Formats: sequence, structure tokens, C-alpha cells
Amino acid sequence: MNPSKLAAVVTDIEGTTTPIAFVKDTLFPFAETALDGFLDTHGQDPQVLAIIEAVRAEAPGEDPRKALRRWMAEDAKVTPLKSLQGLIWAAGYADGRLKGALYPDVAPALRAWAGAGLRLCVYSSGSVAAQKLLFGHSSAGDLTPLFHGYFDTRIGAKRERASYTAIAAGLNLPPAEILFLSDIAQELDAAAEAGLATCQMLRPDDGTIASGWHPTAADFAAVALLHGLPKGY
Ligand SMILES: CSCCC(=O)C(=O)COP(=O)(O)O
Ligand SMILES: [Mg+2]
Repeated sequence: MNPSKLAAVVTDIEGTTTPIAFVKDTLFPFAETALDGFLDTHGQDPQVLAIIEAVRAEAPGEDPRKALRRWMAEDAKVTPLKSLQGLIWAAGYADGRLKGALYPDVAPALRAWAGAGLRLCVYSSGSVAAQKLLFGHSSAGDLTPLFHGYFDTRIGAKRERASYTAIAAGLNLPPAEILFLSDIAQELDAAAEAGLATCQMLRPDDGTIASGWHPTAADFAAVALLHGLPKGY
């Protein structure tokens, strides 16, 4: 049963479902270390060739490997970098070197919300492939059957109102029936401008600063409490 006015929950990953430290200290260094070897081995694969073309288009005149390393250093949310990281992480998830880290409250709440009929979606700067890997090989098992949809930067940047309007249109739902969860105030601002309900995740482990006006929650059980949703335990 879903007594709230919500039809869907769209969640960010880093700082929301997943500790920032896992992304910054495990995922990103894994991709950085493996970059050259991956490109040496897979550089002629059609998928990788297309990504390198996209790198050249984004960084004209710059050596693609240099551009990729610069974006990694800047934590730039650039689609070709995010696509390539997803391909590199795939091998790590497949052989068990990587396991998608989730805060302990996340899986029980997601199961309860999906069971209550809510449509669950992810919106992350990480590529859709990378999102499916993280939730498919998570510390709580394969959670991908719980999700209705996945969105990445191909629908638009996370700090742009138009991205959230496009997500609502893609879900064929009034924006007000969608709750967006994120730790980043500018993302929540953009979602609220598009008419979505928002909640800022203030994970104590991540030391997130409150934006001042979005409702806040320290975990998904608190989100459930705010919206009259089951919390899963
Ligand atoms: C799909 S997991 C990797 C997350 C990632 O690459 C990233 O840049 C974090 O972006 P988010 O939008 O989840 O904060
Ligand atoms: Mg985030």
C-alpha cells in the first residue's frame, strides 16, 4: 500500500544511496588505474571507438587519454568519461573486485517502496550501465529487479531544470508525484524548479551541508517517515 501522493522515487547514487568514499576512493581510482590497459586492449572495440570520438568532440585538439585523465582529476561529469568508467568497472564487478556499496537502510526501503507500488528510478552522473552494475552487484545483492528506470547525463545535466522535466515526461507522470533524493543542493534546486518533490540526504558519514530549504533526511527510513511510505524494517 502506498498512502503517499507519490508515484515514483528518483534517487541519486553518490552521497544518497552510496557513501561518497566508495565512489571517490574505490570506483574512481579503479578506473584511473585501469585506463591505459583498458584502452590498449579494447581501443578498437566499436563501443570504445565511439567513446573516443565523443572525447575528441568534447575536447578538440587534446589527446583523448590526456582529456580523460584531466576530467578524472576534475571529477567532471562528462558523458564519454562516465561511459568509459562504466565499461572499465564492468570487469571489476564481474570478477568480484568491486561490490556496489549501499548504506544499510537503502535496500530495505527500496524493497518496501517497490512493494508499495512506487516506481523506482536512478538519476546519476554515472552511466546507466554503471548504475545497473552498482545495483546489480550490490552489498545487498541484485537490486535491479526493483528499478523501473535509469537516467544519466544523456537526458541532461543534474543541475538543469530541463533534465527533471524530461524525466517526468519520460515517466509520463506529473512532476509533483515524483520525489527526487540527492545530497547536492543545486540538483535539488533544479528538480524543485521543475516541480518535483525533493529531499536532501544528509548522510552523517558524508558530512553533507544542509541547503537550508529542502526537507532533509539522514537515511531512507527518515524519507519514508516524511512521506508516509513504508521504511522496510
Ligand atoms: C554509477 S556509480 C558512479 C557514480 C559516478 O560516476 C558519479 O559521478 C557520481 O554521480 P552522482 O550523480 O551519483 O552523484
Ligand atoms: Mg550525489
